Amino acid sequence: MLKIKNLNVSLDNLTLAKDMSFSLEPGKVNVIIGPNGTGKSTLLKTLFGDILPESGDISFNEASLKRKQLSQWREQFGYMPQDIKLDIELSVLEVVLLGKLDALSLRLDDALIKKALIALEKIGLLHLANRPVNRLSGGQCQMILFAQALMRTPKILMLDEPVSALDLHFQHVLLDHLDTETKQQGWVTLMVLHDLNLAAQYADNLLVLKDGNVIASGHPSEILTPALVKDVYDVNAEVTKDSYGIPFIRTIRQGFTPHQPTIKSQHLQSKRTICI
Ligand SMILES: Nc1ncnc2c1ncn2[C@@H]1O[C@H](COP(=O)(O)OP(=O)(O)OP(=O)(O)O)[C@@H](O)[C@H]1O
Repeated sequence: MLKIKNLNVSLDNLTLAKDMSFSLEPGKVNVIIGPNGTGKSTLLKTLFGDILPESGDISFNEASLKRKQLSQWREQFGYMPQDIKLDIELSVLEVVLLGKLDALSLRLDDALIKKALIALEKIGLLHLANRPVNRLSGGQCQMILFAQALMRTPKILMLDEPVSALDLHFQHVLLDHLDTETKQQGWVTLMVLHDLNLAAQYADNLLVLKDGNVIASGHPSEILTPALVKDVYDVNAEVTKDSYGIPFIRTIRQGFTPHQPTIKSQHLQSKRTICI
C-alpha cells in the first residue's frame, strides 16, 4: 500500500499540499481530478522524489521514501510525466527499451527486445517499432511513453494526463490496458485526468484535489455529484447514471441561447425531406 501521511508541500510560497493524508491500495486504478494549478503534477513529482516536501511521510509497503535511497525508491515506479517531447534521434523500439534502462548493460538481451515488442503489440503500435520517434505525431508519442512506463514492470504506476493527446480509440486502448494490467499485476496506479467522464468510467477510486487537500475520495458513483462539480470547477452540471451505475457528467452552459435555424438551413432541411 502507498501511504501519504501529513504531507506539506510548498513551491514559491504557494501551498500545494496542506497536511495531506491518504492511502492507495494495490490492484486499483486511482484517478486524481482537480482544477488547473491545484498541485496534481506536483503531488506526483513529490511521490516520485523529484520535489522535497516540507514535512510528512511517504511510504510503500511500510518502507518510507528517504533521500539517501532515492534510486532504490524510484526502481519501484513507472512514471509517465505530462507533455514530454521526444525530440531525439532514437527509434520507437529504443525509446521503449529505455524504460528498462536499469536492466540494460552494454549488450541488449533478446528477452528485453521481445518484451518491448510485445508491449508495442499490446497497444497496437508494433508497426511503428523502427520509426524515428522525432517523426511521430503527438498522440503516437504519448502511446510510446505509455509503453515505456509499462516496460519497467512497476509496483507503482503514475501517469500525468496520459490521454491528453489521444483520439477516442487510443484513449480507450490505453485506459483499458491500464485497468487490466493494474488488476492482473496488483499495481498501485495513480493517474491525473481532466475528463470527468473518463475518470468516472475508469476510476476504482477518485481523489478530488482542491486547496492543497483531498476534499473527496471514493468510487465515482458515490462522489461525483453536481454539487461537487460546482464546488471544484464552478461549473453547473447534470449528473445521470448509466445502466451500470457509472455517472455521466453533462456540463451546462451559462446564458445559453438555443440555435435558431437560418432560412437557408431550413430550406436545405425541407429539400432533404422531399428527397427522402
Ligand atoms: N518548480 C516550480 N516552482 C515554483 N512553482 C511551481 C513549480 N512547479 C509548479 N509550480 C506552480 O505550482 C502550481 C501547481 O502546479 P501543478 O503543475 O502541480 O498543477 P496541476 O494541478 O498539475 O495543474 P494542471 O491541471 O494545469 O496541469 C502552479 O501554480 C505552478 O505554477
